[in-house]
Amino acid sequence: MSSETKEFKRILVTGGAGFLGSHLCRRLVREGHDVVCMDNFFTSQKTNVTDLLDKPNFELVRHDVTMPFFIECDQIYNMACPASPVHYQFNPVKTMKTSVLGMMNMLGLAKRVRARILQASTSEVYGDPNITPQPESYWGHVNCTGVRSCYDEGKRCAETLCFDYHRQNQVDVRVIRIFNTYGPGMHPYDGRVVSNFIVQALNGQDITIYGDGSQTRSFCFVDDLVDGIVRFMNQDECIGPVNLGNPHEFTIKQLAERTIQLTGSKSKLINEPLPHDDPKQRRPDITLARELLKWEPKVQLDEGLQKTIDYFAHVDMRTFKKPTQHDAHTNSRVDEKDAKKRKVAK
Ligand SMILES: O=c1ccn([C@@H]2O[C@H](COP(=O)(O)OP(=O)(O)O[C@H]3OC[C@@H](O)[C@H](O)[C@H]3O)[C@@H](O)[C@H]2O)c(=O)[nH]1
Repeated sequence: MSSETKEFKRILVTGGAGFLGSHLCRRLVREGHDVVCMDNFFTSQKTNVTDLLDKPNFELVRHDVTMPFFIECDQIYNMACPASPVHYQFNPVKTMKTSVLGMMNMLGLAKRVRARILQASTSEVYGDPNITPQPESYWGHVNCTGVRSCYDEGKRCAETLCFDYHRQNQVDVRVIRIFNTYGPGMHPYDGRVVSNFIVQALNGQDITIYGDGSQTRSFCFVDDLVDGIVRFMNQDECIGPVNLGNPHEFTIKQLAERTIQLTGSKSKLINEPLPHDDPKQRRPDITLARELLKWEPKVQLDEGLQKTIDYFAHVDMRTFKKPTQHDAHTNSRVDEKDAKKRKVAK
């Protein structure tokens, strides 16, 4: 038993069938906790947790976090929200509701049953940052009227709710800011860069670099991230926010080249338009996580990419449905036409 698991708890994981949620459920079930996984299966599927369905300490509930939900529990991990730009921009009003109403419902539940609640916030609260790396003390550079705002501002509002419930009602909150994460278990139609590039490379399709590929991201392997999440939930010193991510920064072009090399693919690199408000650089300052949690990402990009490539090489694409048409991020062009037509101030 790991040191953070001194007693078995009943734990609710919202978005528990999603990419991060399912890895987290697996870890908590393995540690012996009684895990209730709640999901509406918009961008996830039941098959993500098939291996857990026959475990006596795992329960799967189809439910949308925007609707109230009541259960006795000791801890809540609020992981529910589409996280890929093509999916969260598909129905932006619903995305905002998921972050805001979902957070209110879960904080209300935490208050009522006196559970500790962890919010999965995001590096997107920093927007298109003008300092690098980004420490938790940075207030961000976020557009509140753009196509990404439904996610960025929804997550910012969810953080505000956490801190207000804490100040006003003494709810025991924890807030983490998750930077780009990847690994086995990603949906092949996720639409984010790592899964897109690997699936394209394995299928010999063109690798779609948005813009010139000079924008940067720092990619954290999922096992490292889940370890950081559980450590943070189970410490009493700090409620957050705390950044969790791998501080090694790469350009998107470098990621494409690494993927080609590791897959041995003959795919060509092609350039497509850069989506609106796409952050130019992103890299976490993880000083706080290092000191507080004695945590450090262990898996570096080549090793993590290889594991993810091995996973994608064996997935049966017939068992996955495409959650959306993956074209929502191109609506910046509609946005521009609208701006001309209706004189939306830029
Ligand atoms: O096929 C693709 C997909 C994406 N990209 C680019 O790759 C970069 C990363 O894009 P992704 O869609 O993977 O993710 P983003 O970094 O834009 O957003 C993510 O940020 C952190 C999280 O909270 C969320 O998971 C998500 O919003 C962007 O610059 C994007 O334009 C490509 O060049 N080609």
